[in-house]
Amino acid sequence: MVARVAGVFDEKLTEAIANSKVLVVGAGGIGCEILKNLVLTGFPNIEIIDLDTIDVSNLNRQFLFHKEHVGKSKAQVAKDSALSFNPNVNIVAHHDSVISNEYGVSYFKKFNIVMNALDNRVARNHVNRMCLAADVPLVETGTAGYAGQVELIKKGLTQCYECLPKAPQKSFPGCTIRNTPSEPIHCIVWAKHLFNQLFGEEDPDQNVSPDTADPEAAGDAGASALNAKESETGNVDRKSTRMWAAETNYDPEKLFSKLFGDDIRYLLSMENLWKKRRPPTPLVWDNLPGKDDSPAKHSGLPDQRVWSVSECAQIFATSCKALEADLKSRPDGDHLVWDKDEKSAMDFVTACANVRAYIFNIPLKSRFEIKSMAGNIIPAIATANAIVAGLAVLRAQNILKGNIEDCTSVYLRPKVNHRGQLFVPEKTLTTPNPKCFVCAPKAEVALACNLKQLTLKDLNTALKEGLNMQAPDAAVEGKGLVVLSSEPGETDHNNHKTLEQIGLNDGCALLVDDFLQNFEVRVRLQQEDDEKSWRLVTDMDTPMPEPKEDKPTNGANGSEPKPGPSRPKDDSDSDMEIIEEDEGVETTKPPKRRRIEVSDDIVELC
Ligand SMILES: Nc1ncnc2c1ncn2[C@@H]1O[C@H](COP(=O)(O)OP(=O)(O)OP(=O)(O)O)[C@@H](O)[C@H]1O
Ligand SMILES: [Zn+2]
Repeated sequence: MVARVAGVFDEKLTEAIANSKVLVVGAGGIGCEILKNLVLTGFPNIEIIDLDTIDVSNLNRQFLFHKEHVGKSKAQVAKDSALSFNPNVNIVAHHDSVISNEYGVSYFKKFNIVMNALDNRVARNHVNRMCLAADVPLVETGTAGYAGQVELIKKGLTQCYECLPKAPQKSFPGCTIRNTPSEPIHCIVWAKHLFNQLFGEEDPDQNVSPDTADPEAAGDAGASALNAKESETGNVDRKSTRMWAAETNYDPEKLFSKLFGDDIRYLLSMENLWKKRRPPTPLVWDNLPGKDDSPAKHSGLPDQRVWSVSECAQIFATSCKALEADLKSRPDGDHLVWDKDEKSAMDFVTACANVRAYIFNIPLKSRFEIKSMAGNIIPAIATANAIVAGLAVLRAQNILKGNIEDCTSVYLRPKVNHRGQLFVPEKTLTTPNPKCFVCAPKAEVALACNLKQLTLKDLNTALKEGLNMQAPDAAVEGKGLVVLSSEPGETDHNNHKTLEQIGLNDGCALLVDDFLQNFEVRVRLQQEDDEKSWRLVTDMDTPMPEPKEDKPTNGANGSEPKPGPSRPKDDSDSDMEIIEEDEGVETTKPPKRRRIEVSDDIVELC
């Protein structure tokens, strides 16, 4: 079974593989495939790190895992399954976050190659920095549906993972979704969560009830306004939405009155929320706007007409009943899976999102518009993962053979391009961005802020959130004066002081380093009186000289061409870029807010 047999690889490669040590980060869709390929190719020394345990939803594409493994460590089970293909391999499994202190630069230096099979930017950024610091080649992989990409990152030779600014990820605070929506997408995300609470897989992270822990509402959350009547109909906190709905036999009127009446009144009772916002308007089933109107004339497709609130309520009722029937027709414990192409599921989300939008004075949207926003899910495709993993291991072999210059980025196209190619390799390696604040020899960024308002604590947040640092220390350049220390207690007493109060002024340069990442950057303070918070300014937004290809690259999903230096790109007509779907990572120092994934939307819980 193992390919390490005479004649398969040339002698040089066979020997290089025999002497290699490889680290695989992530044992998910791509990681499992990489591990399987490595052991079948005869790589003798492999370490694998994954922080997660196996979920039922992984089984359809992560073939090293089976039903009996659900709940167990991904890294450990991946190791055990891979050993069954080739027991002669030495695999070390770590059930841990790669961001943990355990894996410092000296750990990374042990390896000839690191292979990333991650699903979030925070971890990717971290491994990128560790590999730059350890000067180990990193094979970075990713897929988005049928598309995929394999990219080599090597200090001084290629672009690093952070050489180009990334499009901001969609991210909404959980309290915005539950308490204070202000955009249609907030209502759509809420409606999809509601679908799951009522008919789908219940997820505590997708609670749709008013969030009493919202820091903005602090003090008076749910104080006085709830009366006995509301408690009878199902207090938001005491019962799960599903349980309560089942008890009412999914009575549309009762559901509607709770979700769009009682819960909204409960929110109104959190008075702090509405001091600077227009308060929501609770709705009453018997008296809905648009009830007596005849449908407005509409010339487009039926799905492009925006329903009135009254129509939404009708559609809510019919879709609720259809979904209830569907749920009841299934074996006990089974649930529905939201699907934009399933009529009742899509109707339900459109109706709920629009009713909620009306309540919060947000523009209503057509079913067509909501479908495109709500259905923007990028599925994980097993074949795409397998192909990318195969390409990654081929790249690893090339690196071991000493042919690193040949390891150009390779793109897996969702369909063959006009040249008949499914795999499109770059012609040359993409050179580092000299202005990159991570890998440039003199990495520098400016921090635009109001020094009279930004506190030391805010500076710490800016460094962590803006520069993806884990444990920043900052000292004034030239003076060596430490203004921010990652050691607990050392500078905490200054946390509430403004930067001005601690003696920092416009133009002052801070040398900021993160011992966990072996990463240092010069941060120049830039006074801006009008800046309410902070903003990082890098030269990376400045376009670099024209890249070799004649066409600009579009962002993911055909958005506008992105500014910035030559992003690795293929030469086909339609462009693709890997989209990260999740930022749900554990770090050694857990962030204050937990982020959860909602299909392609990221929700940040307060
Ligand atoms: N900081 C980290 N340290 C170690 N492993 C990580 C870290 N962050 C993410 N991972 C792992 O990377 C893997 C990525 O795999 P994949 O993209 O297939 O995600 P998944 O969680 O298995 O599947 P899905 O997200 O589609 O349900 C996951 O197993 C995840 O646990
Ligand atoms: Zn870089």
